Amino acid sequence: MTDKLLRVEELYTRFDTDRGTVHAVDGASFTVDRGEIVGVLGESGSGKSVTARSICRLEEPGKIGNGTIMFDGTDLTTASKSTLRQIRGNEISMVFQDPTETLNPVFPVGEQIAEAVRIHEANSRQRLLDFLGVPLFRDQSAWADARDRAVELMDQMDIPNPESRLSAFPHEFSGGLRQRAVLAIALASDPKLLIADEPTTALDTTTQADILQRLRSLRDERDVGILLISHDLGVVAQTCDRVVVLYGGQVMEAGPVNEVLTAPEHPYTRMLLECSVRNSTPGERVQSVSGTPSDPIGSYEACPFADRCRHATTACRERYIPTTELDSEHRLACLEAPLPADDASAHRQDALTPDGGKQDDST
Ligand SMILES: Nc1ncnc2c1ncn2[C@@H]1O[C@H](COP(=O)(O)OP(=O)(O)OP(=O)(O)O)[C@@H](O)[C@H]1O
Ligand code: NI
Repeated sequence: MTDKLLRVEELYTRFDTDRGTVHAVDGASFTVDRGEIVGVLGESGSGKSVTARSICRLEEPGKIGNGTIMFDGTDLTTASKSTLRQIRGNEISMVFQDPTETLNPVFPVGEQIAEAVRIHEANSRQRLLDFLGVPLFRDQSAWADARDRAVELMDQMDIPNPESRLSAFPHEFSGGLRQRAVLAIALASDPKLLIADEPTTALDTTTQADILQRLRSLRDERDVGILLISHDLGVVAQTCDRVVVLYGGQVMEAGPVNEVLTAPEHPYTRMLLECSVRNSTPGERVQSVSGTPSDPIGSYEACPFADRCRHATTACRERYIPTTELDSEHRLACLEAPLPADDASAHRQDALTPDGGKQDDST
């Protein structure tokens, strides 16, 4: 059996704050393989971004307390700073929701992409030269090559007229084009793993669909493994092969998208699905998920979802919930599963948002 590209096992990341310790990631385990897109789905505050940052070892001021992050044979939790630097920006690239986290407003976009190409090439050349004991010298043609490669990358990301856009500045790009440029930078190093944290959240639906399509072609054409962080069930359903449903920093349910999102077994996944269906009904008032995520202060020696779940029993609040495997791919952490199949509404109706209780359901 070949090992997975990324294997996160029992990961704990916490923040020590004035209010106490925030257990942002609380024992999460999942994998991402080459050529697959794995979604991390959950409401705001469920620990998605901290999980993503922890994998890149950018968790500060958080601290990884326990767990392993095996990436292509290296445990990133114990790797040296220089190994991490080497892996980040070469083998692992990250894309954030906000392109301004990546793009510098005072340099032309094309130059920034070319720079990413050059850094990557200098890195691989430097490794060879280090090995041979020869110092790196700059050759003139390197820049021209990097520019050519930048044009190519922009073209691959469907940025129209890349040649003429090379010298344009970020503010001259639309939001969608900026995010494409960020993807081009992320791909300049030919990464094995791409971590994308809500990459399309700020974009309109058409642009969003285009970018998600780009991610799928990266998976298919370059065999890249992709971890796609999203709070949007539709995005995950459209794009991912497998999904990890996160709540309170714990994996509630994980498995193939077509199983988990069509026949969810965990009350939390069912609730997400139900809210998503409701929110997309035309004319109906958009309603947020009932209840609010519990305060992640204090580690969960219980199910983090128990207070919002109408199936919860005393046992759910008293002990750590073990993970059960429905089959080799599909697993969940719920003491009450299997739930009745026709029980569409898994969450407590009385836990609705303040004005939600006054809703008239008779229409
Ligand atoms: N620097 C920090 N200091 C203290 N707590 C933090 C810090 N960063 C994140 N947290 C906490 O960790 C928990 C998980 O946050 P995270 O950003 O991972 O959520 P998320 O699932 O990405 O949410 P969103 O969808 O809003 O981006 C939250 O309770 C958050 O308040
Ligand atoms: Ni986030």
